[in-house]
Amino acid sequence: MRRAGNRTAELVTFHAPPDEGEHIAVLFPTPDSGEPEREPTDAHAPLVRLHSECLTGDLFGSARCDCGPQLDEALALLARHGGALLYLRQEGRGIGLYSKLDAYVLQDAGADTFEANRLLGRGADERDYRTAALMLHALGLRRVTLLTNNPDKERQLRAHGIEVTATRPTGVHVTPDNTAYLEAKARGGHRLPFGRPGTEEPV
Ligand SMILES: Nc1nc2c(ncn2[C@@H]2O[C@H](COP(=O)(O)OP(=O)(O)OP(=O)(O)O)[C@@H](O)[C@H]2O)c(=O)[nH]1
Ligand SMILES: [Zn+2]
Repeated sequence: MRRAGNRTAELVTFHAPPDEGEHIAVLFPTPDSGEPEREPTDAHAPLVRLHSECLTGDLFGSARCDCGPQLDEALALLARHGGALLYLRQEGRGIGLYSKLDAYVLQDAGADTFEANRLLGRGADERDYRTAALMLHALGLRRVTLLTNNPDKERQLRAHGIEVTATRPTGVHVTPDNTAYLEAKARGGHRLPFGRPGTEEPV
């Protein structure tokens, strides 16, 4: 593992992860106690965000998804409370950038995000969080508060020996352009206030 630090956060790279991805961890120091902004958090279960790469959303600000606003939100929270962001090279829920762009073409013809993957002969969500769990073990982060709406992340981390003491939901970054995408995520099991009786209105 190599480390390249700066004044506020530290980037950590990992040698030979099982999936051969160039994943990174961004470590944020825990603020001094007594800082006015700090909320009470479990010091033994720091805030952790597993962020799956989305070139179009994270870098180019695509309005089709909520990845960019989720990344900004996670970085702001971590800067305030301390913790770690794992930036996982799982573009397109694991199918890669080119296939995700092919999926977008199918979505423009009417398929939802999961159907489009299946029409391409791929799984609806091919992400595996074993490498993420290994990264957390290597960082000594075996107890975490997970920032996510995705129960699969929580389930898989637990299966790989990470104690998820709590999950903290991300905000719901809804726009006219990503509503169908968020509705599909809710149908796929994400904890989002769409498509359930009494929770039709996004929060
Ligand atoms: N295949 C495919 N992948 C997409 C699409 N839109 C976004 N993604 C990818 O989805 C991943 C983000 O996953 P999401 O399902 O949005 O969110 P999540 O990480 O499972 O859940 P949270 O932790 O709650 O944010 C990124 O890798 C994006 O590149 C799409 O239409 N098709
Ligand atoms: Zn995205």
